[in-house]
Amino acid sequence: MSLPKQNDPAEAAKRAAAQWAASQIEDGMKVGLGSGSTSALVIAEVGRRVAEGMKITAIATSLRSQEQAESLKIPMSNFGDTPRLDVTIDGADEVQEGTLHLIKGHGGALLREKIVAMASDKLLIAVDPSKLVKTLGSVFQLPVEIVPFGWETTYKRLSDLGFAPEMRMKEDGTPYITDGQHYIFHCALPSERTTEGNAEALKHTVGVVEHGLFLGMANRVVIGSPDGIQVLEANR
Ligand SMILES: O=C(CO)[C@H](O)[C@H](O)COP(=O)(O)O
Repeated sequence: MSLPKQNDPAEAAKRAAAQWAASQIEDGMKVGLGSGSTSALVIAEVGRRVAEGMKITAIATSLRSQEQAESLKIPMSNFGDTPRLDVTIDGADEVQEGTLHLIKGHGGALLREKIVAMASDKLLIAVDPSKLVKTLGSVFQLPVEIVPFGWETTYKRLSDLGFAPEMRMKEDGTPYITDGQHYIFHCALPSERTTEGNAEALKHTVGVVEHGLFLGMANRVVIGSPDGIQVLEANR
């Protein structure tokens, strides 16, 4: 993951959010490390604090984040040795104002991100202001992770349910493969169902491994800007 440029306002916003999020980690904590460019900034800051003597144990949400954390000598664990985490810090593609429901997964890591978030006492999301939306799906399509075997039949079922799936492709024209060796479909969110209804319909579709709707999971969202940060707290 290349780290953002220093003098770009959007990147300054990510950096401010990432710095504050990383500052919430305390000595002795067990920490989930997210994926994407904002999380890469968080991991860099966590690495700096570990080099200064902070003692933590971490689990990463992607192979890329794992590699970055290892390169910074952040002590890494697994769910056999560390079944619960105090906090996970991650990015998001969309954050719904008010509910703090999320769309995640445009970095291709939604499955591990959800597994790590579910094993965490708190989920802290770090974003720049462009990620705030009134309606989920208004900027980004929803990533949905799919078993490659029989994907054509899963595609048909999701089409029939109104999700208008599109296979995520790599630049070389072959399907994108996740860390878990699955495909990703980018899906629309049909407005005839509620967000919760769409999440349920996806979960009950055979061949779907997981979807990128993170509903009721974020405890706090920190929004960075070049001038500072704003923290939104969930009512739960
Ligand atoms: O969900 C994710 C990866 O699967 C990322 O957190 C999300 O895509 C945000 O990335 P970025 O911080 O680069 O905007």
